[in-house]
Order: sequence, then structure tokens, then C-alpha cells
Amino acid sequence: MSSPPSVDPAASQPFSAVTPILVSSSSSPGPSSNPTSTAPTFKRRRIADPEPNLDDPFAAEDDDNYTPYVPVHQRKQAKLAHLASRNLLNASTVASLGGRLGGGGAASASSDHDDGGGTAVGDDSNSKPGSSSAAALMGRGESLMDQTLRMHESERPKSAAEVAMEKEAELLKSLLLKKQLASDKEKAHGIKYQDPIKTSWKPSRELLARGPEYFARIREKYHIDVEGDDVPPPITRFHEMKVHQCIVEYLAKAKGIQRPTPIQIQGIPTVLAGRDMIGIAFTGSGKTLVFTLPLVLFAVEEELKLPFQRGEGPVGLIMCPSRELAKQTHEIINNLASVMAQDGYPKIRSLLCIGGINMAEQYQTLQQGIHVVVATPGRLKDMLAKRKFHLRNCKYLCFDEADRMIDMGFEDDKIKDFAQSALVKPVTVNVGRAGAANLNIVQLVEYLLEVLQRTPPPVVIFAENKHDVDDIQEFLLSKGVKAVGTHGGKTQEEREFAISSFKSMERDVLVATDVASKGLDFDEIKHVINFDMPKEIEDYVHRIGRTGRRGRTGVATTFINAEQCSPQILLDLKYLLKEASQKIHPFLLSIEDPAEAIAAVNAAAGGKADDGKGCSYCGGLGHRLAACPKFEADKRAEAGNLRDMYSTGRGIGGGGDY
Ligand SMILES: Nc1ncnc2c1ncn2[C@@H]1O[C@H](COP(=O)(O)OP(=O)(O)OP(=O)(O)O)[C@@H](O)[C@H]1O
Repeated sequence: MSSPPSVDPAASQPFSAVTPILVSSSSSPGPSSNPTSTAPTFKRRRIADPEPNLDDPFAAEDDDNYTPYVPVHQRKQAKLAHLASRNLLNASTVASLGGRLGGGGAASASSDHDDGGGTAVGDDSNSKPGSSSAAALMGRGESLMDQTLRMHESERPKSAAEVAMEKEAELLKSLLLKKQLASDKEKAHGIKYQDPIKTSWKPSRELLARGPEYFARIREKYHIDVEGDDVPPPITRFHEMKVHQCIVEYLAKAKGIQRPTPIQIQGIPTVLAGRDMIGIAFTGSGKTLVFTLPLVLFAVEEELKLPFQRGEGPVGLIMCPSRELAKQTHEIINNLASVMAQDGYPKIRSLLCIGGINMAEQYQTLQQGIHVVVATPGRLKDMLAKRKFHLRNCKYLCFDEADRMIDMGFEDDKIKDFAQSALVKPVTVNVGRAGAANLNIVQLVEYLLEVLQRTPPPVVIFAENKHDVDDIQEFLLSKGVKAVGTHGGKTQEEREFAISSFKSMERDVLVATDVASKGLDFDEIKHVINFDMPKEIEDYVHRIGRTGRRGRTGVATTFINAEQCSPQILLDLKYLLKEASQKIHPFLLSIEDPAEAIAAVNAAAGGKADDGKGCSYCGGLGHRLAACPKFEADKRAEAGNLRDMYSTGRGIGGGGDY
């Protein structure tokens, strides 16, 4: 963890203009941190609430329990005045501090003391004796009697209260003298971090004693590639990571998570150790826990140090590319937080900050101070602009699925620049590059790579499911194939970028769900690969129709998982291939065809018009209307539309996730 300084999009750049990191954690300095020191410290401080925003739909709810916030400098000023009145600060200090604080009570009180001249001296000699006022008299020719009295006075043992007050006065003095009154933005300017931040987490001595060769063997065993300096050790058990017992039990009992996955083995210790990290692993490999678990533990630690109050936090921010993902992550954090709370730790509060939800529902959470924000970029910018919270105390930053930013149009170079400038000595953890073949899905996509070689680009790969599209694209990218992806879960902008970069041949492979098959008019496509068989034959026809356009030749390859396909669609395919005089796979030929039985019955009855084949609704040759999947789907859609029409419904809005 380290870099970038205070992440405050409202104050600096648009937030979305960053990051290549799949999973990373970052930190910002507290106002008193020294960026050039080797071990910067991060201190949370109380920060004045922003002015209430009257335009805010739920600002009015603030009023009920509103306690006016007294800015820190005003409180210090009052304190100084108080101390000065008790002669616990010497006159020159009060004058100088008063000046820094822009005049006011303490400064004017002190100038009375400090002004030379008989009256002042006489006044002081009558005042309650104290070391500072006595010191102020030293250079003014005090009498022997005065000196003797002062010496006796200094020998008098001080009461505990006086000692405490003096100590406080000293602390206040040093704090104010050292601290420049500059904004966070000014302070962050030009800050360049040299070292990762320090955390309280350390691997146990026994674990470290196993040594680098042992760690290398673990990485080899789990196909974990690492890059970076002083990479923290891989740890294969949660309890050895020093994760709290209550969490270990929760993971095992409630989630069935007994042992860390490879990305967790290397990723969790890396994040716990405070290192910036770029984590790359396949979908479903457990990346989420890599950044949520350390964040919850870290937030608990911060809460224990200094409980969060209204207007404070978050210490951690997780950026997600979609609302669904943000919701899921927020829930995971809440679950972990509840487990900790049930075990007697303070409760960590997470704020879900996404479009399409009513933030007023989370008002209660905001009121109490928040530890974590899980956000999509658009709503985050909006909330920051409304000053609902700020990111001045944010030390931990994670971009989940950062690679999707590339799909959104951020150029690779810019992302690399950002990673280089923002991350401090990052550790890259890449799981599956070497040993991907032990995952089932990867075996299939490995085969996909072979199929891809059959023709030159451009190639389109279709998959039914958005997640599969993401997985395939991720896999191809990791293999160095220039792939881009599009599906209904992406924004209009993302989709347009995907299609345009494919059409301009900047990307060789387009991975898409059927949304892209309908309108994609691009003559150059050499090969269509169906990663799966669509549910309706019409979609299959649309898909393969992307190639072989305008008299050109094209190739279509289809992966068939017999267990996932309906017999109808397979029969449809069989007849389609037959009709087009294509070679038919023996597996398709072996499928029993009920239509042949119907035809036989018809023939026996002397019927001629119906040969028993073909659907009168969708034209598929492998089934009858009664078994038509398209007919069924259309009926369902129609029923759904009617329901929508008659429901009073919630408003639609919010736009995309970005
Ligand atoms: N160590 C583990 N052992 C078993 N299951 C795990 C482990 N860690 C996480 N899981 C489970 O695996 C599933 C996938 O995890 P997760 O969503 O974190 O994967 P991911 O890598 O983030 O995937 P995606 O890239 O799709 O977001 C979840 O149901 C999670 O509870």
C-alpha cells in the first residue's frame, strides 16, 4: 500500500482517468505524513464537515441531530486563550501562535503581556506566578528579591494538574509551530512516495524461517508468478496469515472456504504487508477476498485506534466497473464486518455508492462515519461533488476488474504510465499463466487458441454468457492475443469502443454475446467461433452470418457441450448443416429425431403436405412448433411486457454504471 496521495477526484482529476490495476491497494498520506521519509506515518485527524448542501435531497435530515462542528483551528485558538489566561504559555509563543492563527483572542491577550514597559512588568509581577511569566521577566532587570522568589517558586513541587497542563501546552505549541497551514491539495503537490507504507502485519518467525526456496516451491506448486522486490511470502493457510479465528471459522463453516486459493495464497499476505499489488487471476479464482479481507482487518484496526465519527472516513475505497459487482463486494464486506462485530470487534461500516439506488437509505451509515466505500465511478464523483464524504483519509484503494477500463477506451500506454507513477514498488501476482491447464475452463480455452490459429484475423468469438465473454477475453489477453469484448453488461461507450477497435483492426479478436451479432457488419471477418451453441437456431444463423459476407469465404467453428444443449437446437443444427451440404459430425447424426416418427405417421395416413419436419414459427428444421424455444421465449417476453405496462413501477433512470 502506498501512493497515490489523497484521492480526491473532485479536487484533482476525474477519477475514472486512472488505473491498470486488477486488484491493488493504495494509500494516501495523512496531513502530517512526511512523503520523503522511509516510513511515512498516516494519521487520521478530525476534519471539519463541509458546509451543508441545501440542494441535497437528504440534507434536511441532517438538521435534527446536528451539532455544529467547531473547526480545529478555532478550537486550538480557544485552547490557547485558555492556556494563556492561566500563564501556561509564555508570551512570545502565544503571540507567535496567535499570529499564525490569524489573530483573535489568544494573540491579543498575549500582546498585552509582551509589550515592554513598566505597567506590563508591574502587572506581571502581580499575576499568578508561573515559569513562563517568570522567564519573560529575566531580561528586564528583576530584583534580587524577585529572583529569589522565582527560584523558590521553581522548586515548589507542581501539582499533577499543572504538570498535565504544561505538557498539553508544550504539545500544542510544537504541533502548531511545526504544521504549515496549507491545504491537503497543496501538500500533496509533487509528492513522490519512495517506499510502501508500513502496516502492523508481519508473517510469523516460524513461517519466515521456512526460507526462500520453500516459498519458491509453493509458488511453483500453485502456478503463482510474482514480479517485484521483496515479495511477501506465499501462505497456504488462513490462520498462518494471522487472520482472526472468527473469520477463519466463518469462511470454513458459512462459505465452505477451507484453504486459500492460489491468488489468495500470495495476494492476501502481499496486501496485508502494505504492498501495492497488481493481481491477475481467472474469474472465480477468489480475487475478491484478496482485497476485501485485508481491508476489513485494516478498518477494524483504524477504528480501534480512533473511533470514526460523523464526517470521517472512508479509509478504504473499492472501485467496481458495474453496479452488480459493487453490490456483491459491499455485501461481502458487510458479512466479514458482522463476523468481526459478533466476536467483539468494532463494527465496520461500508457505504454502497452506485447509480440507481436511493442514497438516503444509507443516510444512517453516513451519519456515523464510514470505513469503506464501494463505488462505481459515476456515483462516486457525484457524492464527492456533493461533499457527502471525502477521501482525505483514504489509505487503501482497489480497482476491481481494472482491465475493463481498457475496454472502456483507456489506452494501454496511459494505464501503464499510471501504474508506474502511482504504484510504489508494486508486486505483480499472476496466477494461472504457467499452470492454467489445471482449470477446466482453461482447458477449453486452450483448445480455443488452437482453433483460433485456423484462420488469420479478424475473428469473432461468440458466447452466450457475459461472464464467459469476460473470461475468454481475459484469457486471450493473458496469452498475448489482441482481444476486445462486448456484451449487454457494458455501457454504450464500451460497446462502441469494442466494435470500432475491432473494425479498424487494432484488435484481432472480438469476443461477444449475441448483442453484437445482430448489427455487426464487417466484411473482413474470416472466422466465427461459437464458444457455445446458442439457445435458438436463429441466433446461430445470425452469428455465423458475420463471416462469409458478400461472396467471401468464411469459417465457422462451434463448440458443443451436449449436456447444456437442448436436443431441439442440436437437431436444428443438424438439418441446417444438411441443407447447406456441410459435413455433419457423427455425434449430431446419432441424435434421435422425433420428426421422422411424425413424418412416418403422416405418410402412413396418406398425408403429403407435412413431411413432419420444420417449425412453422422460427423455421428451424429440427423441431416442431410445440417444441420451439423461440416461440416459448417470445411468449414469456410478451407476458413480461404486459406486467411492466400495468405495474405502477419504480422510475427508470440512473443511466449506466459509468
Ligand atoms: N479459498 C476459497 N475456497 C473456496 N471457494 C472460494 C475461496 N475463495 C473464494 N471462494 C468462492 O469462489 C467464488 C468466486 O470468488 P470471487 O468472486 O472472489 O472470484 P473472482 O476471482 O473475483 O471472480 P470474478 O473475476 O468473476 O469476479 C465465490 O463464491 C467465493 O465465495
